[in-house]
This record gives sequence, C-alpha cells and structure tokens, in this order.
Amino acid sequence: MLRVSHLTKKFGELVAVNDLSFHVAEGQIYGIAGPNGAGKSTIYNLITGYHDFEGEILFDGTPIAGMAPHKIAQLGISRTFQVPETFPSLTAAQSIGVGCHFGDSEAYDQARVDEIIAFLDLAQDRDCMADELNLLGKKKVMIGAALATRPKILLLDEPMAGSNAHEIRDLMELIKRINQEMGVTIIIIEHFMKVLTELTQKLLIIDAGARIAEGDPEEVIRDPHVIECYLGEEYADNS
Ligand SMILES: Nc1ncnc2c1ncn2[C@@H]1O[C@H](COP(=O)(O)OP(=O)(O)OP(=O)(O)O)[C@@H](O)[C@H]1O
Repeated sequence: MLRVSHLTKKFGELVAVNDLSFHVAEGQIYGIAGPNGAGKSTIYNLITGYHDFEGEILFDGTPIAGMAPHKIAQLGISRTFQVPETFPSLTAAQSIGVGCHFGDSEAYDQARVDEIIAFLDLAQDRDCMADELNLLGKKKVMIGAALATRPKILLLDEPMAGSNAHEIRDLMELIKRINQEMGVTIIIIEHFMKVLTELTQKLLIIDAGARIAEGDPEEVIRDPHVIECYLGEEYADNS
C-alpha cells in the first residue's frame, strides 16, 4: 500500500532521514520507533507533503512527490500529531466535521460525523468546546477529524504521549478497532515498546534517519544493535 524507497531529507547540513526504505502492506499496523531526533516525525511530514524530499514514496502505486498536502489527504492518507491539534473555537463535533472537507468528497457529511462520534464514544462531549476536553478527549477529537477524511492509511504520531495506564489501554483498543472494524491501515510512531509489540505486525527502528532493524516486533526489540542504539541494557535486563 505504501512503499518508501531511498527516502532522504536534509535540513541544511543535517540529514534527518537517510536513504530509508520500507513497505507497509494493506491492513497492517506498522510501528516506527527510535531515539529522540531520529527522524520519525519527519517521515510523516514527508509522506503528507509538508516538505519536499529525495527518493520515492508510492501510495497504492501513485508517486506522491510534489503533491500538495490536501491532495495527499484526498488520496487516503491522514495523520495525527504528538500534541493534540484541535480548533479552539469549535466544538468536538464541529472539529471532527472539518476533516470531511479534506476527504475524497470534500463535502461535510453529518452522518459520517455522527458515526465517528459514536465509534469514539464521544456522544457526551460532542457539543463541548474541543480545547476544554481533557487530553484523552482532545486526542479522540484529533483522531476523529483524521477519520472523517475516510483515510485508507492513518499515521499516528506518539498517540500515547502524556497518557496514564488506563488511557493507554483505551487508546490501544481504539487503534485496534480502527484497524479491524474500519479497515484502516495504520502506521504508529511510539516510544512504549509494550504498545508496539502488542499492536504492530512489523516494527522499524531508526537512528539518525537510517534503519537499524525491521521485522517481527518481538525479535526487533531483542536485536543487540537496537538495544545498544535505542533501548539500552537496562531495558533488555528488565523486559
Ligand atoms: N523543519 C525543520 N528544519 C530543520 N530541522 C528539522 C526540521 N524538522 C526536523 N528537524 C530536525 O530533524 C531531526 C529529526 O527530527 P524529528 O522531529 O523527525 O525527530 P523524531 O524522531 O520525531 O523525534 P522525537 O522522538 O523527539 O519526536 C531533528 O534533529 C530535528 O531537529
């Protein structure tokens, strides 16, 4: 579904993504992890048309290089951000509705908004101002706006950041349901290894923009190079 080949992004002297190649199959939950500054969010910025790049990104066979972000969204690629982005002057339902305008039909779709609110269990909060919701509520609204575009693939950027154990469990269940019940392929950037090993079928670890390891998550987290560059001996001893 998404094929990334020899992707490179330089910011001046800094090589943020370095000759990176990977493939995400339809229906998969695919994980990406690595140290702070490894280039993870930059990969999303490249896939969603925020920056130009060297190399190739094919989505369902279509090259997306040079395409505007709204055109990429129309193709079926949507994303969330590490810090929830909501619209302060809009309610939860209105914020989710904004996503409809970036989907394949570009038209507001009340039935779709209602369906997403029910799916996210947000009925009680639908008329609350989005920026007055708690962190989990804001995250759900952001995910809801992304789902309103009717994505084929959803890119989640550290969805668990700042969440407690109970919220992490809720979000994990939600991500599984988006994948299984809505049929959305997912890429998830995350630092919590237990989340990645439970959710993903394939895990890519990067450092300094380049691949360190890729494969079965349980095997990848035992890779000595991954332990050395990212997880640390302490993690290996305690896991
Ligand atoms: N627009 C930009 N201009 C210049 N440098 C940038 C830009 N965006 C990212 N970088 C740099 O590229 C490198 C990779 O950043 P990126 O945000 O992709 O890392 P990350 O793996 O997502 O980190 P974190 O886990 O902290 O979110 C960093 O050194 C960052 O400072």
